[in-house]
Amino acid sequence: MSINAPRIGVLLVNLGTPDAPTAPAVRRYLREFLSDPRVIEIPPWLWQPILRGIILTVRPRKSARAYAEIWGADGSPLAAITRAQAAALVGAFGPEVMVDYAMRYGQPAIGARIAALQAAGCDRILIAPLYPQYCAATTAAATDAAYAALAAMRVQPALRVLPPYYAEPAYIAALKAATERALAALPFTPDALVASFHGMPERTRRLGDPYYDHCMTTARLLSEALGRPLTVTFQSRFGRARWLEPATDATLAALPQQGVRRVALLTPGFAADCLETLEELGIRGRETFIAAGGSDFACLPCLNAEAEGVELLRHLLRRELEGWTRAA
Ligand SMILES: C=CC1=C(C)c2cc3[nH]c(cc4nc(cc5[nH]c(cc1n2)c(C)c5CCC(=O)O)C(CCC(=O)O)=C4C)c(C)c3C=C
Ligand SMILES: [Fe+2]
Ligand SMILES: [Fe+2]
Repeated sequence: MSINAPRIGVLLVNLGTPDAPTAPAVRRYLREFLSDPRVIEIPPWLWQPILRGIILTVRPRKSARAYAEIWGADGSPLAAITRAQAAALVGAFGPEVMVDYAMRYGQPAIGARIAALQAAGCDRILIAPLYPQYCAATTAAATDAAYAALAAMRVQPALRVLPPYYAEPAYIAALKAATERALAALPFTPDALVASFHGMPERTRRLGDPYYDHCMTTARLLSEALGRPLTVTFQSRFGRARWLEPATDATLAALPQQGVRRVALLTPGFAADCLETLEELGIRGRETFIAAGGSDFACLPCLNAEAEGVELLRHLLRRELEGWTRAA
């Protein structure tokens, strides 16, 4: 590759996270996140007064306490793991391909990283939303931001988007390998495996969002690969509307009465551990299960930047780059 040859950029994108586990930082993050009409499908004239009047006065303090419980030396786990995933892929696709990461809400912003890749000579950019299951609130929100950044440019890079990979054999194989390895290391044998996906308002399913079906397909394929049943649940209900069911917390509270005293939780919908897996499940979920009479609880790690997670991303991205890379 000559020094001035056009390059290709790969931009890993995840949801985003606050800059610090403090109420002001969480408020900034939640204001941006919960003002996105892809996330809250209520007309802004009705939603914004509720958001600014109630939610942003109450929730940041509570959420900041939750973030403080999982914050690491290198910051928010979601940011640290996404950064590590990008770092592990540097050089994986040849010298002409640059790898970077961005967050849909908070920093580093998608528009800023696209501009940086372009400034570094990338005339083609592969956007990779790290959501295995398509959801308008996550996948489309990420690509909206990329398209909005391009809409402000005179000279645009060519764009590709990594499709959802909920049924990809390589994804199922990575989940199977990571799950079996984690189960073998547990000090107990679980009576049941629960696969907890992030929840969504039930209404979005009726409106045609494929998210629920993608989650069920992933769970079915993973269950077949593992050769054992999986109980599918949905976590993180927000607000008063009906969300996808069954709810993870209600299921954890009910399982001990059904004779399940040892449980392992899987979180195949999250590419990286984050508040939802480490705090909501790993801390609160455990409390719920033990208080209901359970004896042993484990929340298995996400694919993260471990060997299976990085190899999966390498495989998925390499395939998308084919035809673009001159020397792949
Ligand atoms: C109506 C609100 C929300 C929808 C819809 C929603 C969908 C959704 N979210 C994820 C993944 C993540 N969500 C995370 C945190 C989080 N989610 C919501 C609300 C909705 N999510 C809130 C308010 C928060 C912030 C924390 C809190 O105050 O509870 C995270 C973790 C971020 C982190 O910093 O670690 C992830 C990841 C998916 C996949 C999804 C739809 C499928
Ligand atoms: Fe969420
Ligand atoms: Fe949550």
